[in-house]
Amino acid sequence: MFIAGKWVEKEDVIEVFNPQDNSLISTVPAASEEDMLLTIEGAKEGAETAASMPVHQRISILNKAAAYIEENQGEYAATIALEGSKTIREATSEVKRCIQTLKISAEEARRINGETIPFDQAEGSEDRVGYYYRFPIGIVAAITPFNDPLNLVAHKVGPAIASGNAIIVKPATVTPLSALMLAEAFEQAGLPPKVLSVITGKGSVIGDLLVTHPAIRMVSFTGGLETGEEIARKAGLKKISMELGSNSPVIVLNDADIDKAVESTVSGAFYAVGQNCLGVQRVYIEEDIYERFASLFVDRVQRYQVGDKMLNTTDMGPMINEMEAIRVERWVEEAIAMGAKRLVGGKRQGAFYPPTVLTDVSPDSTIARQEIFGPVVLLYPVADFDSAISRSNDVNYGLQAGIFTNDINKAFEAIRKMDVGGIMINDSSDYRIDGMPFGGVKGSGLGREGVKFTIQEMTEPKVVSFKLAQKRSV
Ligand SMILES: NC(=O)c1ccc[n+]([C@@H]2O[C@H](COP(=O)([O-])OP(=O)(O)OC[C@H]3O[C@@H](n4cnc5c(N)ncnc54)[C@H](O)[C@@H]3O)[C@@H](O)[C@H]2O)c1
Ligand SMILES: O=C[C@H](O)CS(=O)(=O)O
Repeated sequence: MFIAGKWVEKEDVIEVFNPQDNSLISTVPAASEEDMLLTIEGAKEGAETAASMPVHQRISILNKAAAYIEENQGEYAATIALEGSKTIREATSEVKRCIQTLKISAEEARRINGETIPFDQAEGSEDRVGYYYRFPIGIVAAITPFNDPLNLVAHKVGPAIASGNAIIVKPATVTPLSALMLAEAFEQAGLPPKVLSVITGKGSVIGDLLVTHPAIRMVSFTGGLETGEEIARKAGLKKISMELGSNSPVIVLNDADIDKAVESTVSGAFYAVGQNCLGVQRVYIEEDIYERFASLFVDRVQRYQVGDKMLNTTDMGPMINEMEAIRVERWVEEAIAMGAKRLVGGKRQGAFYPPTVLTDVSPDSTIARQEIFGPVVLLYPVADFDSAISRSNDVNYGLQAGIFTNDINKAFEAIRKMDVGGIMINDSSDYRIDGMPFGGVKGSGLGREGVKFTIQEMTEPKVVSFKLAQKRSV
């Protein structure tokens, strides 16, 4: 782990396994509370250093880190694929997204502006001039999930450095290697010591100290709803950013381009083995095209290549571990016991769970109400547009949604009525670029990421007023 400006090894380690065959890839230190205290003390110095870095230096470091990753993108992609459950193709895409995230962070570093304030809008303040500017909050605690182990860390580290903050990253216990490689890129780029720390360990062991320490001014969390709620309760009076779970719906109306709708929703459902916060979980299809859609959908899923995640021809590899695959298997079996039909699927093999399509799923089943975060999608025929919208909204999540239609009025009605943080017209919910505002409502989180928006969260306005010796004449 990279803490307080040094690479630290420890006897007490956490083993990092390849989910595909349970082979040991590497070990990382299991940080103790003492290590966390040392890291936070170092970050105090790092915060002073970060805040005093001129913007041109921040820009240079961010671009150099992006360039380093670009030069070594094969290794970065292989690490994501090996420690996680993405295919090498998906991992390569994530590396390219990370490079973009850092380059956008460099661009946004020069746009952290304030404004002059016309104090004389208030009687009695005719003798004042001034402005407000945005200042860095100090130390950010970043806690990140397993499924995008590089780019979602970059989405916190890039904006933190761009805005002059120090940041302590606690990556997912099962996929820490990519975050450590991000620290390597910043070390190579010349980031001063103690601005960035990556501390490896179990969230349940070192997480509480990190989120509750008074020196931590913001907790930037990406992960599951339950963990997010626990952290929010413990964090106390400090900024929190919560990028949480989802249960994303897609609506397909009878005027849609059905072939595009099938291709997009299949990809959206099974990308990253469905371990994707934007993954398509529910598809509501107007009744008169339902049979045709379901038939084309099943056919496309049956052509999905499941296998060795390191092969370029593979569409889908294993889940992150066998426990998660067993959970998904249990939820599917419960839905079937409650009357659901399995149109496509099969038996679990270790951490491999086949792409599965269910219909007639009871809305009261776990798999319909909770976040699947696995390779399962539910198809529902609906009588009309209104019921599609009301059923789409009827869960405790609201990250992103999709709707396929050529009716502009229905598109705008969906934009108004769907209770989400993002809606994609003629695309599935699984769409994001790194510069757009990103986040959700209800159980999907608090606040927005997306570089410029993260910078806003990681800075505060400070008002400056000059009281003049005499009233201004103009
Ligand atoms: N909205 C988004 O942008 C987004 C993006 C990716 C993933 N996610 C969500 O993340 C979840 C999957 O990721 P996961 O399984 O890694 O999530 P998780 O909640 O299990 O873990 C997330 C992080 O929290 C840490 N953690 C766990 N308990 C903790 C505690 N008590 N204190 C401090 N830290 C603790 C973990 O070690 C990990 O680093 C899904 O719900 C998915 O929707 C959301
Ligand atoms: O898992 C959720 C991710 O934030 C989606 S993306 O990889 O950033 O598009």
